[in-house]
Amino acid sequence: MGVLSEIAQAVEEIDWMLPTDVQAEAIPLILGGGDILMAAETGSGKTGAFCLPILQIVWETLKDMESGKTSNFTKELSHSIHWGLSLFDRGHALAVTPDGLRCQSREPKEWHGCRANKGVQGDGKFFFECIPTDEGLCRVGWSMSQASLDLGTDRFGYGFGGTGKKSNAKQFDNYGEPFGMHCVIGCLLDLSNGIIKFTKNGVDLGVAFTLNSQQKSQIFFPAVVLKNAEMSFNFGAQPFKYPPPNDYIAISSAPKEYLKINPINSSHSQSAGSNKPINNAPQAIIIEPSRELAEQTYNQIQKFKTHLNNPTIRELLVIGGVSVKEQISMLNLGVDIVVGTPGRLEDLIQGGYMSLTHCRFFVLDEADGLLKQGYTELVDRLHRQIPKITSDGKRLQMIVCSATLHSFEVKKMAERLMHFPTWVDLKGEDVVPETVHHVVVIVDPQKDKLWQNLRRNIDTDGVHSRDNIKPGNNTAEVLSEAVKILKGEYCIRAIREHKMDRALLFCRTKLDCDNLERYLKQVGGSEFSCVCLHGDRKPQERKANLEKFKKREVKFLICTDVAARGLDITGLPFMINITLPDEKSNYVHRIGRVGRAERMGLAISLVSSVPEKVWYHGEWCHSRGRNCHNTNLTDQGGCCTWYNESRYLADIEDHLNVTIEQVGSNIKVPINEFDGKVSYGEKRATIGTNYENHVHQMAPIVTELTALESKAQLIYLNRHLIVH
Ligand SMILES: Nc1ncnc2c1ncn2[C@@H]1O[C@H](COP(=O)(O)OP(=O)(O)OP(=O)(O)O)[C@@H](O)[C@H]1O
Repeated sequence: MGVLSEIAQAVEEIDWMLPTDVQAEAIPLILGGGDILMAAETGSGKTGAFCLPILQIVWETLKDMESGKTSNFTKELSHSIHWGLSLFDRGHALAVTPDGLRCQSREPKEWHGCRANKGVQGDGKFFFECIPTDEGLCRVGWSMSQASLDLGTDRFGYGFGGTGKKSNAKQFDNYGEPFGMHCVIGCLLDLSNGIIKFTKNGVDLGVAFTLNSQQKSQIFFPAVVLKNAEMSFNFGAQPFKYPPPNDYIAISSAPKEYLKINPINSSHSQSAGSNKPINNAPQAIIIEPSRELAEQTYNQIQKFKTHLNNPTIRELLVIGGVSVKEQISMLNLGVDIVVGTPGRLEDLIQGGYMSLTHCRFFVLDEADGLLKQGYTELVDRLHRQIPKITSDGKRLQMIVCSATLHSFEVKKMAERLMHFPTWVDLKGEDVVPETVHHVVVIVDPQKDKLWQNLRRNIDTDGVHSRDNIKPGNNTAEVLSEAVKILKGEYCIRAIREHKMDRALLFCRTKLDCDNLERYLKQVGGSEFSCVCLHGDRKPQERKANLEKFKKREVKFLICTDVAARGLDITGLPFMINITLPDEKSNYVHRIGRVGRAERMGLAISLVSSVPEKVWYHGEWCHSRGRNCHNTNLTDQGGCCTWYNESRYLADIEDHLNVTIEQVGSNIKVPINEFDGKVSYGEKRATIGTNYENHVHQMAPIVTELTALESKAQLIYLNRHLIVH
């Protein structure tokens, strides 16, 4: 795993002998300080891939703090010894070298700018030099603290661009001449006379801007803005290539009385410079889309840190539905890693109970799910509040992962918030793991008339309570109701056919879950022992039900999409989609609850051949579904819609680029390389045989290699002997 031996020991104790592919790729990248987009199939060990390196770095940082070690960066900041570009007052896609003398932005479409860590105010004539060290677009000059970082686009900034234009307040006028890579640009500020001008390779380009007395009295900072370019600076620490006219001095020699520290620099450096832990300021924030998942990640962290002592890492679970008071008092006692759901996390941050000053890891697990749940703005808001450079001079690292990361929203977010992120993406598209055998059963009420003469059937959701749905009327409503009844029967048939004694059953709505729970209990008692997990159940019940299922006290867990993502139930062999999700990525997540950690799993989806009318309570529904009986369609202001599962199936197949195998209504899964050769819930037993084949295949190649090797050695020896 490439991690500290204390962490490796804990990993070994839970029987992880080798890193999974995604862990092997991601752990070194995270340890190396990169922003990571981690796309890997369900059950491939993504949680460990980010928790292990984060634990290591958090622990090492705590250790450094404890031993009083401060980095050069911190010392530099607190003493503010030299002039440089500010590491804080800069655009998020602009990188600055630790010495502050070179910057780079590789963003091809946007401008990203930066100001120096110090400025001047008052009187005097000041000079600095800069050189574009790359192709690309750039503008340099002077800006006041109110100016936007996009130099020259408001009235507080004065720039000179490579295209030979000067700019202020968005007005771009011809000035001097164009410049490019290797040209030496001098930036001159004459506060005595209110003049800004520039030189190119020592040639004075004339007055660019004149300042009125009010402008003259402001603080001016050296500033730059780049688009896919790089630039180096000399504020006077080195001899200038083209020394300025006599009366100008290097800005780094500005007399103390005229010198001003960039406020953005210093406000951060006060907290950063001290580099002391603050109790309620964690180093890592991990956001999860559901309480269950947050708890699961939290539990993993606890296991991984078993042997990490002196200092101990303090982790905290911050989820809704439990006492906030306790969370606040834990925060006050001190936390290093926080795992939580978005709502409660934001409450604590905006309420001032959790500080972001020391956060150096911002992790979005199941990122596409978070964004689809509408948390884009929340994520942006939190990201804005986290300092981009930490107390010990390390950049904020953002880690984003999911089995379905290939979505437009995620890519947009990555462009907006992440800093040259590396994709750890083993397949390049959303895929279903080879360990998941997924099949579809078409539920066709026109062919299968079983629904017409059942003695007992599942309670349906009541969307047709006001329709005439007597069998015999071959209307869409009758068929829709028939589908609901048939699905109850097919679910039981699937369970019996595959002798399922452990399975997740996914329904579309909370009501469908409750109805199925009641029906299974009616039909089977202990044969179909089951519990529910959905948003209407109390937090304690949700937790207890999941525990019961994990401990095998009940056979079936009936759930909505709250349980679609991330839940890791060791060796779960089966899952059934009573209804397909309308969101194609959720299909991948739901079926990914089986076939995890190399064990095999069977996923059966019941898909209606006809449209089914279902509840759809949007924001227009005052009670959001509670006691709502408005069976009108949504376009008539109601809360029902026609659900077209065949279309969703086509969408899923299209997205995954596969045709999902269909099985008959008897739900017998034909024997193929999956069935018959594997036991669902167990690891594939055929690995040994493959290995034998592998040896057999490799043998001639190895023989050839051996011959070549000995030939090469002989050639070497011959030459050696000839030379001597
Ligand atoms: N290196 C390893 N060796 C053995 N087992 C592992 C290893 N890494 C992870 N696992 C196990 O694999 C299972 C799946 O891991 P995890 O929950 O992190 O998957 P995931 O990639 O996050 O899946 P999902 O996309 O569904 O959230 C867990 O039970 C975990 O304990």
